[in-house]
Amino acid sequence: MGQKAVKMVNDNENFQLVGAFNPIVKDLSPATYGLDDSVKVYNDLSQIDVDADIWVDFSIPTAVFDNTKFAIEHGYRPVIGTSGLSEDQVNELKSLADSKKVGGIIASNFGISAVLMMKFAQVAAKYFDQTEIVETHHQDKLDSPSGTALNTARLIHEVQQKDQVENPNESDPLGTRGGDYHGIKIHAIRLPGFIADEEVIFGSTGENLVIKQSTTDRESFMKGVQLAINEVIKRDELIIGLEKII
Ligand SMILES: NC(=O)C1=CN([C@@H]2O[C@H](COP(=O)(O)OP(=O)(O)OC[C@H]3O[C@@H](n4cnc5c(N)ncnc54)[C@H](OP(=O)(O)O)[C@@H]3O)[C@@H](O)[C@H]2O)C=CC1
Ligand SMILES: O=C(O)C1=N[C@H](C(=O)O)C[C@H](O)C1
Repeated sequence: MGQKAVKMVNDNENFQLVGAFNPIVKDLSPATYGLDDSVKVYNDLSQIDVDADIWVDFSIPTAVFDNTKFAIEHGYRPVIGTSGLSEDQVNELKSLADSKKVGGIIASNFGISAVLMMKFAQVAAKYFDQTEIVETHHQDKLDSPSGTALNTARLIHEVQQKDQVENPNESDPLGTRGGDYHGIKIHAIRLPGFIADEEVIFGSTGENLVIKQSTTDRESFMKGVQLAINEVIKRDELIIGLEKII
C-alpha cells in the first residue's frame, strides 16, 4: 500500500512527496527506494521535521496509534488506512485532533465498492434483524477481523441499536460460528490468491439479502485516498470513515 500511495502522489500534479518513514530501514538514501532526491527518509519518529500538510499511513496495527498521535501533535493532517486501532484509541485520537483543530481521517477502507457496501448495509440493517459478515483476505494480513468488517458491524449495530439474539441451544465446540460483535457474527478467511473481499449477509423469514464487494487490484484504494487528502485539507476535525464524506 505504501508503494501504491507513493505512485499516486507522484502521479498527481497537485501533490508532492516530501518525506517517508519506516523504522525498520537502515539506509536513509531516497534513491535506495526509488524516491526523488528531494524526499527525506526517516527511520525514527522523533527525528521527523519535514514541512508537510498530510501524513498518509499504511503501516502495521501495532504502530498506527503512535504514528497518528505523532502526526496530529506535529500538525500533519493524518489520512490513516492502517487497520487494528481499538475504539478507545480512535476516540483518543479524535479528541486530540479535534482539540488541536487538525483535520484528518481514519478510514477502514478507501475502496469505493467497500464504502458503498457499508452504506448499503446500513440501509438494509433497518429492515433485517439478523446479519453475518464474511471477510476474505490475503494470507499476510496481520489483524482479524479486518477493519472493514469491524466497521461494517459497528455501522449495522448503530442502526439496530440492540444486540442480535443468538440461539441459546447452539453448540460450537470448534468455534466455527466466528467472532462476535454485539451478536453480529464475523467470519475471517485468510488464503493466498485473494486481496480483500467482504460479504454482508442479512436474513429474515423467507428471504436473504447479500451485499458483496471484491477488491481485485490495490490501485482501487487510491481513489479514496486522493479524495480524503483533498477533503481533510479543508477540515479541522478527525473524520472516522470515508462513508462520512462520500
Ligand atoms: N484502509 C484501506 O483502504 C486499506 C488498509 N489497509 C491496511 O493498511 C495496512 C498496511 O497494509 P499493507 O500495505 O498490505 O501491509 P504491508 O505489511 O505490506 O506493509 C506495512 C508496511 O509498514 C512498514 N512498517 C512497519 N512498522 C512501521 C512503523 N512503525 N511505521 C511505519 N511503517 C511501518 C513495514 O515495513 P517492513 O516491510 O520493512 O516491515 C511495511 O513496509 C494494514 O493495516 C492493512 O489492513 C490495506 C489496504 C487498504
Ligand atoms: O489488509 C488489507 O489488505 C486490507 N485491510 C483493510 C481492512 O482491514 O479492512 C482494508 C481492506 O480490506 C484491505
